Amino acid sequence: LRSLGVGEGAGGSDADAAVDLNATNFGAFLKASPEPWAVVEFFAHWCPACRNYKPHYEKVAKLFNGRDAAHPGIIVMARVDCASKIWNQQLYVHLSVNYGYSEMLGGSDCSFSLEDKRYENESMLPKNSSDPQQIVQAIYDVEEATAHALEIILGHKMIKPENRDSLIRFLQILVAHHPSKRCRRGSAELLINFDDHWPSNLSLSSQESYKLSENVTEENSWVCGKEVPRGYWMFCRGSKKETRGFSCGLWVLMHSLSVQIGDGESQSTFTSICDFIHNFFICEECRKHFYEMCSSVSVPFKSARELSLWLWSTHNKVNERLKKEEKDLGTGDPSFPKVLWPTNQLCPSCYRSSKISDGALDWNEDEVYQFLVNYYGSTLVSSYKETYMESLLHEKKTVSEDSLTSNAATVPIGAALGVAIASCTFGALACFWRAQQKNRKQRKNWN
Ligand SMILES: Cc1cc2nc3c(=O)[nH]c(=O)nc-3n(C[C@H](O)[C@H](O)[C@H](O)COP(=O)(O)OP(=O)(O)OC[C@H]3O[C@@H](n4cnc5c(N)ncnc54)[C@H](O)[C@@H]3O)c2cc1C
Repeated sequence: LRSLGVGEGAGGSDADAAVDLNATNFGAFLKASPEPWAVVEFFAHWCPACRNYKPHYEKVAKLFNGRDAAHPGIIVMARVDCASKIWNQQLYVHLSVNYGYSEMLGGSDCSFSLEDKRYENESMLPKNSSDPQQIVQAIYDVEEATAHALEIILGHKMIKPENRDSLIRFLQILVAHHPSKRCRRGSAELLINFDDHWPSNLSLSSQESYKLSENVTEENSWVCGKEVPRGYWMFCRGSKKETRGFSCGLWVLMHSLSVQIGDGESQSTFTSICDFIHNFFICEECRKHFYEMCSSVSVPFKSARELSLWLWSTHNKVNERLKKEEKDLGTGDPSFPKVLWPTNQLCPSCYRSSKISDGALDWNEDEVYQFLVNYYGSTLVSSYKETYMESLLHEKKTVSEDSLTSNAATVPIGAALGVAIASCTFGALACFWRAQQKNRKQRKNWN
């Protein structure tokens, strides 16, 4: 955290004029600040749009903060990383006091501390992004992204009468189609108890409903089980701390859902995904752009193919836009430049011709769909049987997985719960893997 030298004028260094605040110093700092006005930016460090916005905010901050400020003493420019551990400290403390946080996290041999370092060794980055097998590792990222999304929703108390149905519909899709069995089970449990915690009864005062949701935050934030690795993105690991991670995991989750659904669910899945992002993705710019693209769809989807291809081309539109932005602002991950996807190396048959006509690539959409189904369907899902962790361990333990190809729209929530049996083996493997990571000096990053 940068010095909060109030008397010296906020913002000592040129490079970092905005003051970083968190839950512990927020009130005290603003109260003590001599400036009559304050502008506070609330951002998430993993949010690429926020990263792109940072240099602009810094420029304005330098006008008001710091020794060389053109207009000192009027406005203090500050910011809060809503996704930081410190900001979430109250929740963390609550968990530790009431539930024994380290026990919840790890089970027997694992220990975790706030000083854990994320493993930022280049050699741990996905080695060859043109290798289709890389996606095998993404199962953990999808689990982590799911858990993280729920953690944000609960931590930020985002469930409101007007958006609870949207979350219910998204959870129903997760129960039926999430590639990870333990996330399906956790989503089902959450759904079963949903009404108790967030009643639809609108006559409840906001204080009453706040109290109800207080009681459930801890138990429900483990939507994929408490052993899910946190902060160790594998497929989505960036070469810099702030890049990739959660937003990458969320994309992979959505693509994997789009190839699992049945044709009859395509329109409702589309609506659920759009509503979920609109209501619960805390990257405002991303949300806004995605909503515009959702709103521009005029004809209802009739098949899984249509939905998968829409999501694929929408993601490519985002890639195209960000490619330019990241180049202009230098905010991208140098090891993972944005590309139109899949690249020729990943899927040569997806291209009718590598030439661009009228500014657009000539895709063979049948081949693209087939590729998406294999990549986000079979390959990603099969990783539960042939896991990366298992290959690390050289063990042939197989986590028995019920058929994922079944049309889960026909699986009622109760039945989904019934078939979902806790997989301790997987938890132990996750634990082992974490321990290995720790030995390699990594930093645990919750976000
Ligand atoms: C819904 C949504 C909207 C977003 N909107 C914005 C925005 O407006 N502005 C902004 O700055 N950031 C936005 N982001 C974040 C941004 O898209 C990236 O997630 C982030 O920059 C990290 O990029 P990445 O390199 O990890 O790859 P990502 O773009 O996150 O992709 C993850 C992985 O998906 C695969 N992939 C790539 N393209 C496709 C495709 N077309 N189809 C299928 N799979 C693909 C690749 O294997 C890639 O590694 C958004 C994210 C989401 C989930």
